[in-house]
Amino acid sequence: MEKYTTIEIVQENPKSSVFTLYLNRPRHSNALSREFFTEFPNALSSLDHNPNVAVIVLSGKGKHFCSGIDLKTLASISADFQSPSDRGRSGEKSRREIKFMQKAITAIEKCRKPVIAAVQGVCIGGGVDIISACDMRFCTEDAFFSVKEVDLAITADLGSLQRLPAIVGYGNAMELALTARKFSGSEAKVLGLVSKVFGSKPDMDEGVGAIADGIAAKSPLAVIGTKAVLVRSRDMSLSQGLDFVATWNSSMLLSDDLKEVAAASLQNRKPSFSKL
Ligand SMILES: CC/C=C\C=C\CC(=O)SCCNC(=O)CCNC(=O)[C@H](O)C(C)(C)COP(=O)(O)OP(=O)(O)OC[C@H]1O[C@@H](n2cnc3c(N)ncnc32)[C@H](O)[C@@H]1OP(=O)(O)O
Repeated sequence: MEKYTTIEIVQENPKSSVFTLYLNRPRHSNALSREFFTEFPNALSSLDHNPNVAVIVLSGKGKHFCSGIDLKTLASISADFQSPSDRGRSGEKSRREIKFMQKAITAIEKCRKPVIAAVQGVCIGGGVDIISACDMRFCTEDAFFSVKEVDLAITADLGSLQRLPAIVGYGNAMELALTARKFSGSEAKVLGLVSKVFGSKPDMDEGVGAIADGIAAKSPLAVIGTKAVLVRSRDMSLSQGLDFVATWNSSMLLSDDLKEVAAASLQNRKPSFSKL
């Protein structure tokens, strides 16, 4: 397993194809430093290419899931952007930096395998950007959330404003982003941001692990197809989405997984699929 400074990949159970990707700067409340934006997409890419991995759980080490952008990183980026001589070049450099950070978050959607966020404690700013790009979200009772950027005089630019409306609805996304107010795990459930609120972190780890194991036992082709079609369809018209899934399934329906499901059903056993 590769070594990272801001994250850690753990296979909690050697028999399971569920891997956990931890945000791993607990002494800094898992704030997102510049290194994170290089390491995170690299880690996701290595998990995506690893045939032993079926599902990824994204979790935070320590008390909090993620306290957003590291404030020291933010200060240094903002200082770097100030070019005394040429405001055009300085603006172009800022744009490149923002695109670089966006790419790291979008890597979650680009990963073929499902990424499930498990949130405890704080999830604010860049933390919301991250979970908005995840495929499913869960949290503990003590979790709280904030689309915090406006309070730092920033227009959120790493994906929350683009992804949240499809998750919580346009009106709720607008209200949360304009007020930056804190909201609880139970409100996140009512809004549809999370699928379930667990009483404690151990309960969440167990519950999310069971959900992830359930997905990992299914046909990997059907799972990656479902993610690819749902993610792409979000940004397409209905007819484009239907065309996309027809093209997708015109090759994927030829897989051995269909035959295995039929055989398993006739033999009254659980199906078993080969890795991707
Ligand atoms: C180009 C722009 C791209 C992206 C922009 C994204 C915008 C955002 O992400 S907005 C959100 C920014 N984050 C914050 O404003 C969080 C500030 N921190 C807090 O509010 C609190 O620390 C807390 C996260 C609520 C946690 O509180 P608590 O449980 O009481 O712990 P603390 O003692 O406060 O924190 C422990 C330790 O972590 C350090 N820390 C926390 N957050 C950050 C951070 N974002 N950046 C850097 N460091 C952080 C905190 O300073 C403490 O460190 P000590 O050394 O122990 O002081």
